[in-house]
Amino acid sequence: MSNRYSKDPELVNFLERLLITQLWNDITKPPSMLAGYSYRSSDGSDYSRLILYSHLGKAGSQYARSVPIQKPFSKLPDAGQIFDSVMKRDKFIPHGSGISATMFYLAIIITHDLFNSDPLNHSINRNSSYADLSPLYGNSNEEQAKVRTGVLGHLKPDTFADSRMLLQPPGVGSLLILFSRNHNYIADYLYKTGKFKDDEHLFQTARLINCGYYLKIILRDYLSAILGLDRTPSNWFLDPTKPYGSSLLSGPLPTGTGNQISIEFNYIYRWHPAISEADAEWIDNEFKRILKTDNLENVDPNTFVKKMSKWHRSLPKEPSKWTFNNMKRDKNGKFPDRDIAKELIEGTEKIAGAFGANNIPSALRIIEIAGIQTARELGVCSLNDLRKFLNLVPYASFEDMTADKELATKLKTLYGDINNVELYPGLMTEKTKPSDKLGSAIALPFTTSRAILSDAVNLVRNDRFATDDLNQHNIGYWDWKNLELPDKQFESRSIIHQLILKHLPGRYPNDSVYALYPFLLPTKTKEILIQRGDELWKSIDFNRPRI
Ligand code: HEM
Ligand SMILES: [Ca+2]
Repeated sequence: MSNRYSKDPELVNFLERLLITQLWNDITKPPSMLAGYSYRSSDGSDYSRLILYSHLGKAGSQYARSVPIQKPFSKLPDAGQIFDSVMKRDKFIPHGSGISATMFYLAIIITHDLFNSDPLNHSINRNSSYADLSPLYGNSNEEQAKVRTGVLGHLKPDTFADSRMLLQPPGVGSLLILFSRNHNYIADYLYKTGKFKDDEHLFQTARLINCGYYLKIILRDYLSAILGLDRTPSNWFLDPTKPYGSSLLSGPLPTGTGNQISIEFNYIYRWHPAISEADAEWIDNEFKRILKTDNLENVDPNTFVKKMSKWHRSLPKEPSKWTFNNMKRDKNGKFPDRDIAKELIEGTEKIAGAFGANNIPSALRIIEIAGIQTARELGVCSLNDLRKFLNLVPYASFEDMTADKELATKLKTLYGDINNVELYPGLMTEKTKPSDKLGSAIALPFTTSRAILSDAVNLVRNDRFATDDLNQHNIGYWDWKNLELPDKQFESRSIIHQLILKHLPGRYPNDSVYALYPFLLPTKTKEILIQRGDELWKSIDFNRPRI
């Protein structure tokens, strides 16, 4: 250092500090990875790299609360009245962007991965607070053991752990079975490398990779459909797992610090208006069959919970024996590829419902009422409280909350004061983003569209197994191109076709729109691909696969 600088001790001190700060920041504190192998636990414990926080988001934890109630609610309306007046579907309102039911089948897998409220204590979430395929792998050692064969790292054929999936439209179980098959495909591949000797090592490595695919599909297909990115030829997608190291202006953006799902997120992600017309009818029939009644409106919440628990208890103890939609397993325990493909293809042809008021199927009335009442018991904030928390301007009036005058009047009759509007009924009735637009193709309600991204980024980035520990060593040097078909001719950001084409072989042509873009109606995909101005649409087969 020249004399001129050494004569200015303050400047020297400042420069030294910059240098030391940068060098200090080079090393992650506490460490982000440990030597040896690191795998996901069965219950989501130890997903945070911070030892002190190792219980964060573990199955059986209490929901976190993000927002305190700022202003006490005054007299609240009857939950049944709220549902009947502003939430109930009278006439199906189709989604304005051509989004398919199949996209919401993945959404249902995600929500059943993140949320599993204990019916006896609604403040408890029985699942891990991470996107780690809990519906497939279970939420405890006990559940996990039931779906494993104990040899070669395999899951039992076409088996998943969460019996709630059996009560969803059959496309949901069908999609989950592709992830079940994917696990075994990965385990077989790893075994053939000769580097893996025991069941546990194979199973855990295959799970880590399979959860990696699931996350990639969520970011590259699901989130892209939500944002409407297929409207541009760019392959960009939003990736919350990306490392952002330190710069002179800011420290590194941490990863793997752990996550605990909030109760607000549970309500933000109840997207029941999106249920398609056919699926609403399906669930209506299922509930009538299980509850043994023709009149769902007369069932009270306690009877509903009791009869549902009884139904779950009546299932075979072995998840590998479960079935749904009357599908029959073959002698090896597998469902026919044709049946699985049929549900996913039909899902791609069913238009989802639009978000916004008066579009929740009436079969869910009892669930919605219970949900509103539970929010009151748990002290969930108001719609405006959540808006303030997110630095959004609170709604000043009912007319500000919705442009629909009739709806504003109904809400005013129910709630009196705009600050009295509860979170869940508020999210279900506030104005929605315009459909068919780049950036918001899913046309969510305004507050939901902002809030969901914060929750999603946190739960993904704060999972060490979706970031630092999804490293080459832990995944056994797995090549992510292994699922790509050799003759693939499409350079695109999406990858869900890999799962569909690999695990339903021969059912779809490789260039089928049903495999490449299952989350939009095929007619819609054609329209937006033509509009975006490149030639891709010409190489896609838009016909329904002949399964
Ligand atoms: C036909 C389709 C659907 C059916 C039959 C259905 C059924 C149900 C039922 C029965 C519950 C109450 C569970 C309980 O209180 O224990 C529930 C809760 C919930 N649903 Fe749905 N749902 C459907 C679609 C969706 C969709 C598309 C989403 C979002 C993408 C969604 C998100 C949620 C969430 C987050 C909860 C709260 C879960 C919990 O607290 O454990 N559902 N749904
Ligand atoms: Ca989970």
